[in-house]
Amino acid sequence: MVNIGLLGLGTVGTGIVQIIEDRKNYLQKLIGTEINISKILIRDMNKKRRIGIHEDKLTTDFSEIVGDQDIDIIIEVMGGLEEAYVYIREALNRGKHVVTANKAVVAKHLEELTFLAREKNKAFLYEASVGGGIPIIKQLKEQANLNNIQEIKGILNGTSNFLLTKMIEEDLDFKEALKMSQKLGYAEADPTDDIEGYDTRRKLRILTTIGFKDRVKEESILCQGISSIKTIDIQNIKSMDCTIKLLGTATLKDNKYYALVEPVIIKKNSYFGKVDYATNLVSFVGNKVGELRFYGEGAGSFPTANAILSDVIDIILKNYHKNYSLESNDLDNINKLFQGRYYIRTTLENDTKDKMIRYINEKEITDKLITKEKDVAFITKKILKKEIENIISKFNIRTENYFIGRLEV
Ligand SMILES: NC(=O)C1=CN([C@@H]2O[C@H](COP(=O)(O)OP(=O)(O)OC[C@H]3O[C@@H](n4cnc5c(N)ncnc54)[C@H](OP(=O)(O)O)[C@@H]3O)[C@@H](O)[C@H]2O)C=CC1
Ligand SMILES: N[C@@H](CC=O)C(=O)O
Repeated sequence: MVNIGLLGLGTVGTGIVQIIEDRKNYLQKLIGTEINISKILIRDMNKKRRIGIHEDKLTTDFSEIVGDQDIDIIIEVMGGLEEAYVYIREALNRGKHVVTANKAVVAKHLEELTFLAREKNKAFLYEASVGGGIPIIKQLKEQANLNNIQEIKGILNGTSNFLLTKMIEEDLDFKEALKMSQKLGYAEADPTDDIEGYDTRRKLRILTTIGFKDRVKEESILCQGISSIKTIDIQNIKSMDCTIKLLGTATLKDNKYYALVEPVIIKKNSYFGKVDYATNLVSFVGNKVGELRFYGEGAGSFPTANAILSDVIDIILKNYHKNYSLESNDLDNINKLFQGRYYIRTTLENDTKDKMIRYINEKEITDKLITKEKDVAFITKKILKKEIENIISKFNIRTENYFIGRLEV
């Protein structure tokens, strides 16, 4: 019997218990032994659970799990940063394999935890931390051994994609759509991470570190979210026969790379434009294999639990990558030089609005201006992203009073 200590019994933890229950007999035949969740860490003993669990299995004391000699694998699906990190580190130190869905922890401590696991000859696997149910990490590790990875691109956050799709396709308002995604279990405990792009940035940091073989830090990725998008933006985007997606994009050429998270306006019938609701699409380009695309449910109970259990089975069957590179190749980050055509909408009082219009006309930044009462929207020529920051700071525009999307059309 393989005993598992499960940290967390929320959206993902519950899915894990259910899949193991559903597939019990099949898995037993496949791996020749039973997978048993022997203990589960939770916060609140009195909480009503979606599934029936024997009370004896539940604990609020992590030491009961990590100190249990019979537990071989610890699955961390409790979320948060500090406590989860401390528990994962302790589990590895005590000789347990660890599987996690926690992108916050993986993004912050990927190298340290991977090297600790190697030192202890244990696995530290995190397939579920990027792309929910999509098997991307394993593939990328494999392909990065055979290829120079030149580009990684993805719709990597289910919540924001769900939100944008609801706004575009069903004319729903931002707050309403966010509530729905929280109810469906896609959003993080604090949805700021989803809508401000931080979750996408963490996932891109993980993918680029593996793919580009460099320690790409979260701070090296420019990040802009979707929280200030308004109905007027949706109308403008639709009038261009386009849709909008929060994309993470990184390209590497001659040891120089860009890495950005930003809303991108694309044609509805393009490959990324067709990815709707909580689905994710991740693509990467290798110099030998060309472009590979991975599409599927990017969040939610079963898809994420599925990715966790793929890692668990790989551990049991000793079928996981141990020696993929996490080197530091000292690549140059050239985000400052990034150029693009941008859609910019500002909502300003008349005085500032007029001054800004004069400024962008003088500087010949735009050839298309759309004004509607306080809202001024324009499409820039190809400019440095930095120039947009200059406009925002020159006119002291508050975060909630502008929205920016890059055009990829
Ligand atoms: N939801 C999704 O679609 C996806 C989530 N993830 C990641 O998976 C992880 C879990 O997400 P999700 O299942 O949605 O989270 P939930 O908030 O639904 O569940 C968290 C669970 O962990 C328990 N928990 C939280 N903090 C503690 C603590 N300090 N001590 C003991 N138990 C604790 C909670 O206990 P209690 O029930 O008693 O409150 C709860 O059972 C996160 O890292 C998330 O980023 C990754 C991909 C997709
Ligand atoms: N909140 C995340 C959950 C999965 O990683 C998302 O919406 O993608």
